Amino acid sequence: MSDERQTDTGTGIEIELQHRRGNFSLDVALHLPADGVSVVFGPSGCGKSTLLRAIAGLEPEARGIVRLRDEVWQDEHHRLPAHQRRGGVVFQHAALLPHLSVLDNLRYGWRRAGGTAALLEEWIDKLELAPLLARRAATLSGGEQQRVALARALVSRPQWLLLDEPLSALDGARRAEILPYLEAIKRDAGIPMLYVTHSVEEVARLADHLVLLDAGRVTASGAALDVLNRPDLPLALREDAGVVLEARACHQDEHGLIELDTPAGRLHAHAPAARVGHRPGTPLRVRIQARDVSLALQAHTDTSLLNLLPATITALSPLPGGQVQIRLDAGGQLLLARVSHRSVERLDLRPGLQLWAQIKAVALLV
Ligand SMILES: Nc1ncnc2c1ncn2[C@@H]1O[C@H](COP(=O)(O)OP(=O)(O)OP(=O)(O)O)[C@@H](O)[C@H]1O
Repeated sequence: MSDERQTDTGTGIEIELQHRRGNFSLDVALHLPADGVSVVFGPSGCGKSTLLRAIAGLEPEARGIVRLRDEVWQDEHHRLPAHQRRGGVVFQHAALLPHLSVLDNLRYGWRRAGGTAALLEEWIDKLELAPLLARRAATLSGGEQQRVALARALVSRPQWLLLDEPLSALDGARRAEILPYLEAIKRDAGIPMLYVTHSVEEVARLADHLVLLDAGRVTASGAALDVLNRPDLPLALREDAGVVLEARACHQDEHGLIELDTPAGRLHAHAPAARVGHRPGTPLRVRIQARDVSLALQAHTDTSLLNLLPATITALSPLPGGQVQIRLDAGGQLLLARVSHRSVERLDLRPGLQLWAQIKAVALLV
């Protein structure tokens, strides 16, 4: 089920696109909010990039409607070519002009779009590009190139930022470094973003609205936390199934351990070194994977586990391979735990049982 009917089509983004290529066909109808980050998530080959490219006007054969508020990029009567659609596109590889300096790369799109000096300075500052400005683009690392590509898209004054797996060419550490910049863009750019990924981590951190795509069709579309936490969707059966909680930073110690206020109670999590310095009150998201949650009938204080939440079992579902997924209510917040069938028998786990959910702080990254 989707929430598409609940979205205000007068002010939102409307997409109806059909595209056939060999055995693959894309057929989607979506209403997206005209602000925040809409993430398109799905397995390899499901058509995420094709959808983004069709929106950007890069798939000339794609038919249908692309309308951003009252701006029509494409409908049954006319079709703007890609260069007239004001979408700032960032792909997996930055595609900078390699022989030009970073500053000249930024100026390239900025000049054509009639951007102000303040806009250029704003994104140089927010994406921390000042030390790189004189470097030739070809000499930058992959992560630096993507930061420049993001800034270049932003200073071209797009109406919509279209990001096609911008982190997927980077290793885990580089991805963790760039995610906070994407969060800053989400917070400060004031333009809607369409973000294509197959990373649950990126969905959890960035998505306001989430679209699940499978074999060229939309299987779910709605508020991100609702879709992420729905038990009937394939996300709940993945090895890395979990829930995402909205949290607020309270206090952070000098080792990076951070206390979070969440609907499930006070939690401790780790912030990687690059992010040490979350100010109290900063809104954050924390993802708790089912396999990182263990269950105890009593509140043990003699373990290294820092997170102990009172919870009630609401449902048990057997999984392939002798595991059981357990749904918990912790202060009104859904949590998932994954335990072995033997533990279910030994502890007589059943709906209605009150117990303790234990979560290692080092398993939670914010
Ligand atoms: N240039 C092309 N010519 C023919 N078929 C293509 C071409 N590009 C993509 N396809 C096919 O179209 C389908 C959708 O591809 P697309 O790249 O949109 O998927 P995706 O969800 O973005 O995948 P990934 O996560 O691996 O990037 C796939 O079956 C793919 O093999």
